[in-house]
Amino acid sequence: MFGNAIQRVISRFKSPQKVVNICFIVVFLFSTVLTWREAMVLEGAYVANQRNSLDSVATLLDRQLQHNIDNLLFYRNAMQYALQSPISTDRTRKSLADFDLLRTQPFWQLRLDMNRSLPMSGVSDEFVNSSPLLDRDEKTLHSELSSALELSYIMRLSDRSRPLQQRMFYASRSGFFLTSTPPANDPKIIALYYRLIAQPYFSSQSPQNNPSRTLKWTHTFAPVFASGQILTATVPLDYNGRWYGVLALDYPIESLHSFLQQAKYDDHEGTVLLYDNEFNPIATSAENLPKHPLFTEPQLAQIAGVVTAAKQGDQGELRMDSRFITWAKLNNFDGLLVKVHTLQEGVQGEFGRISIVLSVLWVLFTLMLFVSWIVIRNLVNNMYSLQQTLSWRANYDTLTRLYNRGAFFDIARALSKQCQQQKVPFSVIQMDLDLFKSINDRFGHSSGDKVLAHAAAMLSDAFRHGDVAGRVGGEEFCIVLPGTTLEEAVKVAERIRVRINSRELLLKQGNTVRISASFGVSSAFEFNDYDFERLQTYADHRLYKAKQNGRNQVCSAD
Ligand SMILES: Nc1nc2c(ncn2[C@@H]2O[C@H](COP(=O)(O)OP(=O)(O)OP(=O)(O)O)[C@@H](O)[C@H]2O)c(=O)[nH]1
Repeated sequence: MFGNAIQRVISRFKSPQKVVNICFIVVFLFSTVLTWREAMVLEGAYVANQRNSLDSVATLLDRQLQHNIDNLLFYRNAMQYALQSPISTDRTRKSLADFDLLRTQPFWQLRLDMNRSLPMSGVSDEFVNSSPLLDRDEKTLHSELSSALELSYIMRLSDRSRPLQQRMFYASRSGFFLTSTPPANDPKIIALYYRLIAQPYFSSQSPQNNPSRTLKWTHTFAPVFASGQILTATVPLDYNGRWYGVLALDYPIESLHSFLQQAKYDDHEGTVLLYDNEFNPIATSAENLPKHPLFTEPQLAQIAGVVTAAKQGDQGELRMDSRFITWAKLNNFDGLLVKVHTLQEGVQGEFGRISIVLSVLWVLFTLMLFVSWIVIRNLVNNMYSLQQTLSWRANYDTLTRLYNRGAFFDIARALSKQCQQQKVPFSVIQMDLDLFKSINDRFGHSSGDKVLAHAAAMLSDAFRHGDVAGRVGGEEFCIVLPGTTLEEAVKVAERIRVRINSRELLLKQGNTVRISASFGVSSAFEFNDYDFERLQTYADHRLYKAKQNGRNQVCSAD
């Protein structure tokens, strides 16, 4: 039943080639859609992988920064607490007395405890008075100094072995500083203090420049480091409406480089870059920062367009020429982590290899499909033409290209029945070539065949559309003429006779022959009989008569 349904569908398509083409197109579309779907799944996995890989670096970096910032805020709280209720011990009182003696010196250093505290380094009153940003407020000076001395104990505990963080310091507007990397007690103190207060991070923490009193990041030039650059996180120290100074953490670019390189070691693909808030590259997981900018101005504008609207901690991705860019906004840094994955890296990576295998499989499958399509199409073409030939041969005579006896009789019977039902005339012409045997004898069988084909062609040209002719014997032909009376059929027979006899036919070796044929005509009306076989017999009798009467004539009466 199912087979029949398929057969019916197939039979709607006249040519089997079309069925083959449609089948192959469907298979090709299916394979392409499946491959495309696989590619989509793969792409989704790739994007998630890239995001995860950058996310893990961002999380690690954020966690590290968070720890350091927490420390910074802890130190600020400690200072504020100490300012609120300063400790007064013999040691602090002695240190403050020392300060009062030293404060006019160009540089000085105070130390509460040689073993347990960091030295406090400072400059002269004169230096402080020379800068409008600095101020030695006598009312708060001693409490600030004793708070800073207290901080010098705690700051000593700051763990410099932790990743990223290099130096922690407190730079006071009162002309002194405390740093986790203390200098010697020499004139360099003046230059060091000057550098601290001259940096943008110091002035940027003034109440005018930072009214919200939040943590700020600055990316500045620092000749003491190999890269010449330093990233600084700063918080202002305020108490009772007075701005005392700045607590800061330094991150040399080298430490950020090595942090990202460590991340690169964990994830071999792509390059991770840290950008500041103005899209200047700060550090990279590659050996060095790229000599030429990785992005053109329009590309940077495109990234900025996407990233500026994003919130802290957000991440996303975009495609840029042949590169896949993943970005993440850090929670604890006013900048951007960017991962650049080039096409070449992608191809060499795991996903690239799977994609290549998938593409190769698709190409191979398509090639095989194409080859099998050609083979099967040729096969079907051959079978189809063989089938056509066989079915033609089953019905036609190959020499004359007229219906053969079997097919002709079937058609003639059907036509006679049809005419009987419609009560229309029906005539039969029986035709036989004259003295055909002698042509065979004189010129050979092939010449005889040529004469037969020629006579059939003359015959076909002479009757109307609707009449049917067939070869019913060796050199015998029969024509049925539906809707034709005896008189009209005689005229048709006469026309054929004249045509056949009108021309000489060239046979082999330059011999020509003029052939003729005899005709017998019968009609259903005259016998009141539509039986084809009987009508053909009547026509055959008349043909015989025509032969007896001297051939090359039409006989339509007994
Ligand atoms: N070349 C060729 N000859 C054929 C074919 N079929 C029949 N013949 C020959 O046609 C000849 C028919 O000869 P006859 O029946 O004696 O009739 P005729 O020579 O045409 O003489 P009349 O019919 O009396 O005019 C025979 O010699 C057959 O061998 C054919 O397909 N090709």
